[in-house]
Amino acid sequence: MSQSFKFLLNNSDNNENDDDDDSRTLLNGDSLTNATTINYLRDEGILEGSTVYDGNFQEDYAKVQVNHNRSFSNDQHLKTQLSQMHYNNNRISLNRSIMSGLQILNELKDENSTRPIFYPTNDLSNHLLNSKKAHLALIRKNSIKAFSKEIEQDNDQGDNVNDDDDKEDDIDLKILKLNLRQDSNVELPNLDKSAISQLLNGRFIQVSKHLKSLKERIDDTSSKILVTGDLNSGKSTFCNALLRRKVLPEDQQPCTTVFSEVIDYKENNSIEEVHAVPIESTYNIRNESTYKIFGLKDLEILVGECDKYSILKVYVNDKRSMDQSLLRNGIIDIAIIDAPGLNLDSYQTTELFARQEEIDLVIFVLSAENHFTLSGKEFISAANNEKKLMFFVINRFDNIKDKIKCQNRILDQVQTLSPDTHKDSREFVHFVSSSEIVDGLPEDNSSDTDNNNHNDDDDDDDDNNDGFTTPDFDHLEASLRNFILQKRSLSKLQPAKTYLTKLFSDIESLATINSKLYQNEKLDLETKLNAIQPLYEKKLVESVRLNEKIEKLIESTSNELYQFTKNEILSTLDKIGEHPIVQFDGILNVFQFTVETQDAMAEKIINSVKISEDYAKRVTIEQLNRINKLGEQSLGGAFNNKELVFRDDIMFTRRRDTISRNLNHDISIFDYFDPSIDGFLQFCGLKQDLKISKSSLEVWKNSAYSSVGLFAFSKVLSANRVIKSIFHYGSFFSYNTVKYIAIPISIGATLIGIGYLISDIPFALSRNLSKNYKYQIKELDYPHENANRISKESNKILRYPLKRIQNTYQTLLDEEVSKREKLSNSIIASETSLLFFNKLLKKAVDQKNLVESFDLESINQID
Ligand SMILES: Nc1nc2c(ncn2[C@@H]2O[C@H](COP(=O)(O)OP(=O)(O)OP(=O)(O)O)[C@@H](O)[C@H]2O)c(=O)[nH]1
Repeated sequence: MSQSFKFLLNNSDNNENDDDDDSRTLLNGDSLTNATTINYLRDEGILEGSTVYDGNFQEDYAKVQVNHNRSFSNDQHLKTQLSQMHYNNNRISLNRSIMSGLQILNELKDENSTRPIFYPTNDLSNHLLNSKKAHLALIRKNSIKAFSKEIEQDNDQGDNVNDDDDKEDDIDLKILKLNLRQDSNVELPNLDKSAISQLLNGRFIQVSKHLKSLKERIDDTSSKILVTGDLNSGKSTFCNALLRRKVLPEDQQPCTTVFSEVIDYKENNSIEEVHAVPIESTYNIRNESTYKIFGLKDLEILVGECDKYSILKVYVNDKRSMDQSLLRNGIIDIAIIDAPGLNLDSYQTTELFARQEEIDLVIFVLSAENHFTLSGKEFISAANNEKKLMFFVINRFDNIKDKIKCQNRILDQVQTLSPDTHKDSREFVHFVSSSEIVDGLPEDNSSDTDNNNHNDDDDDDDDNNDGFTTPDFDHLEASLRNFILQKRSLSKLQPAKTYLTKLFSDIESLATINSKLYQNEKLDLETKLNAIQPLYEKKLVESVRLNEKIEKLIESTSNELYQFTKNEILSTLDKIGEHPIVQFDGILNVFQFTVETQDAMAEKIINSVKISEDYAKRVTIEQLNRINKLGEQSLGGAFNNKELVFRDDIMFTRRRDTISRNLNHDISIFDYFDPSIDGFLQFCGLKQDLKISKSSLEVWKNSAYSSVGLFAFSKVLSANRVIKSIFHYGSFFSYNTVKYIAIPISIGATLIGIGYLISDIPFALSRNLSKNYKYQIKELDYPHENANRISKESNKILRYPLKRIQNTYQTLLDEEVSKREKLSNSIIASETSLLFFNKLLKKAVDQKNLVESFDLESINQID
């Protein structure tokens, strides 16, 4: 016992004399600075002023001023005070945890909407227990469990690599368990991620609602007891036995189909009556339009009118003394709800499931002759989520011959269904005979209007009717009173604590499994990203190298074609003037010869371009194939060049003969003459021109003979002889001789010159024309233009496959980049989720530990 507590007790002892003072008890002491007043309100069952109690017990103990109007002893009083403080302390702490639970659920809902939370679906316990298929589901679940055990055994003999994974998924959620609708033909494992995520969000909303109702329940000063069980198990009889009045109708046939909530008549201005609340109406005692008023004797009919009423509020006067009556216990308001039989029909059963959320204590009534039915088990299983402790009343025990055997059988079943209850079965499992209590009571007629008002508390003790009782029933009542009134902290707050513990435990499980999942996912994604990075870089380097290689190839091809074309044109230009390229048919046809020579020369030049183009075509095709091969080698199947059909026939289709139009073809007389010593000497036969071909000689002869004729030729020959004679007979030279031969020599020389000039016309014209064209063509930059054109066209063609290769590489690189981006984004998302679940895990564990640390029982053990 703490020092403060002793101090309080001492003080209370010292103030024994004040005990008779009903108004208030003041605890004096030096330490009572800043003392505040706390009033105990019997009707509220709380300490006024202590609802905001938020922490330090020891300080607050010293500040307590107690006001009560009951005749408790100081010790009892203090015990009640401490119990109440302890209760409020726990209540406030639970309230805070409920708020944290709501906040966590909201966060989970948001996370689930953004990134669906992983929910383990291989647990067959997800089947709705309260469903038509529940029996089948249970059988399947059990058979699967048995099957899993067999597999586990097999695995134990082999390797156990996946053991951890199996354990991870093998989580048994209690509160966050997903239930499919009863009429649904789909099984949870068959649903896709988004459907499960939606279901989960729905569950978060339901649980949030439940948490709010839990909060309301623990803030509510009254306690609600639900009496439930199978049809005809004697629930109504048991309620009547508790009240020691035949208030609720009993029948051998199932008769209760409407919930009957039995409340102390003081709540209704001390008038005994029934307020029947129509379906869809929300009950408000102050608003008579929300219910219909009946007398207690009408209950016989009303309990069967489930199509009209959702609940019957039954206000009764329990005339027994406060230490015997449950309803009038002098501490808190209690309502006893008699529920329809569990296996009545699905609507009532569902209602019952929903209703159990708003009650504090469940009393499950089982007929001793029967076993727990499936509906009963389903209900207990659902209630277990928050009611760690519930009362089991095994009724009609008088009908049992072998009582020990029956007790053992039922206790065994309780152990499986509610282990915590079984641990303290003496307190929570009772074998009674309600009819034995009720049978001794007179028929109830206290609902007569004459007897309705019992306002005076002082009358209570006079009118009390404690009725017949049995030790078993006595013990049951004592346990009930102890649990509800003395261990109120336990009965009222335990459901919230159990629910919160299970909820935080579920959140912990979900957070753990998701955290592991995202951790693995993150590692997996990072491995993938790391593997992608070098591949990307390799591809990038590959693409750059291939690009460079092909670029070089294209450039060198272009250069080669440029040089080839330029050389071809220039060498053609060089050659075309070397000798006549058309036949010279004499001086008379000189004009025709001129035109033909011009055309032939232009043709030769154009032909040189054509030769270059043909060459360029061949080279381009070769290089094209080479580039395609390089692309295939590097890119494999990804490189698709099938669509690119190369048509060499349309290559260089641009007109090339524009050159003849651009050249100046004007001819002057001088173009026909181009005398030279060599030419003359050759003409004279003094020098052999090795370059002159036979055909040239032919041309030369034709032109000479046709122009000058034989005369000139003979003269030339005689002149030849004269010259030779001069050299031979030098002694005969004299003035007269010279005079005599000068004239004919001059004439001969002239004639020879003329002959030479005429004979040289085709050569001179060719030379002059070629010089002229060469000059013009160079001026027009024709070789460069064509070389440029051809090389550029080839360059352009070769760039198509290069472009294709570049595009293919780009696509591959883009794919890698987008993969990388996707992976990076997924990693960020995984990290975010991982962070979220790690934080959530910490919060859930902290909250779970906190809630588990709430000690709801210790104050009851003080004495
Ligand atoms: N022998 C014996 N009969 C009992 C006992 N308790 C109830 N009965 C009888 O069992 C029958 C059903 O009792 P009820 O109290 O109407 O049962 P119930 O569970 O409220 O029935 P419904 O709610 O209508 O399903 C009545 O005939 C009672 O007399 C008991 O302890 N012993």
